[in-house]
Amino acid sequence: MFFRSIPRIPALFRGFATHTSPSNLAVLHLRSGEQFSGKAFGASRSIWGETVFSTSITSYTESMTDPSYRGQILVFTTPLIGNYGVPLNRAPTDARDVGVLLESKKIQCSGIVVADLAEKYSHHSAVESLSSWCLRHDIPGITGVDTRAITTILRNQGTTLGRLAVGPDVVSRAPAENEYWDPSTENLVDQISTKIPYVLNPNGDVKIAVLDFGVKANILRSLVRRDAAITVLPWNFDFNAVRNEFDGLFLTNGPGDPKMCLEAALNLRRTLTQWDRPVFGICMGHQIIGMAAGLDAYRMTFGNRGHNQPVLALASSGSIKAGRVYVTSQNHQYALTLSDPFPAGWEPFFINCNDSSVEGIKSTEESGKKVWGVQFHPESAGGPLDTIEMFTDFVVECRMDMLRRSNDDPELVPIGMETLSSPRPIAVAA
Ligand SMILES: NC(=O)CC[C@H](N)C(=O)O
Repeated sequence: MFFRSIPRIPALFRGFATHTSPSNLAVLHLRSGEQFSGKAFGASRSIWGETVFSTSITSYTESMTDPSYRGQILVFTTPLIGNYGVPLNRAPTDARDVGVLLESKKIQCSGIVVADLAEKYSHHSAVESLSSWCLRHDIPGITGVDTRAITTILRNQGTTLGRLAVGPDVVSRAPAENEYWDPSTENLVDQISTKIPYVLNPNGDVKIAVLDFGVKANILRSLVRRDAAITVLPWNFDFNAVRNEFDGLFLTNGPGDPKMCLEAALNLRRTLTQWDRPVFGICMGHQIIGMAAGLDAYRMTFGNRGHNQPVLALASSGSIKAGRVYVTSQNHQYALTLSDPFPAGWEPFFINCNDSSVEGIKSTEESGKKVWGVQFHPESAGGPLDTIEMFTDFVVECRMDMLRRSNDDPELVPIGMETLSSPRPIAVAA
C-alpha cells in the first residue's frame, strides 16, 4: 500500500530520493561522457569548468580562495570536507595587513565536488558552514558522489572539462562535447591581477616589486613578515621601466596557461639580461622565469594538486640542501620541460619524486645572478612548511645585494637571518 503511493523515480535520482527533492539534486558531467549524480549545496546555479582533483586533507578554505583555482571544478579526494567550517575572512588591521585571513577575498574555484559534506562543523574560529559560505559566494557544490571513481577517471584520462548541473538543469540532457567551456582558452591572469599598483608595509627596509599573476595572500604575508616593503604590480606591467627603484623582483602564482602571459616572459627576459638583483618566482612565476630563460612549458596530464608532493633538491642554495627531499604544497597543471642541456646560466633546482617533473630552476653560481623559481608553494596555506625559509633566503639576498650597492652608506646596517621572525620549518600534516 505504502510503496504503491511513491511515484516512479527517474534513474538519475535513485539513491537520493529519500533525502532530497529534485531542486537540490546536482549532476557532474564530464566531457568524456561520464556523469555523477548527487546532492547540491551552496549556490543553486549550474557552472562550467575544468575538473581537477586535489589530494589535500585539510585547508579547503585556503584552496578554494587560491586564485590559481579560477575556472576549475575542484574535486577533493579526502571524503569528509567542511567539518571545521569557515572562519571570518578578515585579517586583523595593522600596518602589515594584507586584507584577508584566507588566500583572497572570495571563493575562486567555479564549484566543488565532495564525497561527504559535513553540515555540522566545529572550530573555535568558524563562523559558518561550508555550504552557507558557498551560497554567499554563489558557488555550487555537489556531495554524495564517489570521488574515488571521479579521481580515477581524471588520473587515467587527465584533467577533463566539466559541467556541474544544479536544480532544473539536472534533468536536461548531458552537454554536447562542443558546449563545454575551456578556461585555458582565456587569459585568467588578466581577469584576476591587480589593475593598479599598491604598496604593503611601506616602511620595510628592502623594496621588492611583486608581479601579480593572481597572488595568494600568504605570499604577500610571507614577504611582509620578513619586513620587505612590497609594491604589487599588474602582471603585464613592464618592470624594466622602474626596476632600479627596487632591490628585488618576485613573480607570483596564477591561474591558467602560462603561455597566455608570454608578454610578461618577454619583459622578464630583458630584466634578466640587464639587471642583476635577486628574482624569485612561485608556480606561475616559476613558469614565467623558465620561459624567459628559454625553457618550454607543457600541459601535464592531471597536474599536481595537494599538500603531500615530495620534491628532491638537486642543488644547495640558502636554506635548501641538495639531496634532501621536501614535502610541498602544489596546485598546477603546467610544468617546465626538462631540457638537456639546460639553457646556459641555468640549472635544475628541484625535481618531483613522483613524476620527475621540473620542480625548480635556478641561475648557476657562474652566471653571477640570483634567480630562483619553484613550481611548488613554499608559502603553504595550506600544506607543509618545509620550504618556507626560501622567503627568508630571498629577502636576505635582496638585503645583501642592497648593502653591496650601498657599501659607503654608514646608515645601512645588515640584518642577519637570526633577527627575522620567520618560523622554524615544521612539517605539518599533509
Ligand atoms: N599555482 C599556480 O601558479 C599554477 C600555475 C599554472 N596556472 C598551472 O596550472 O600550472
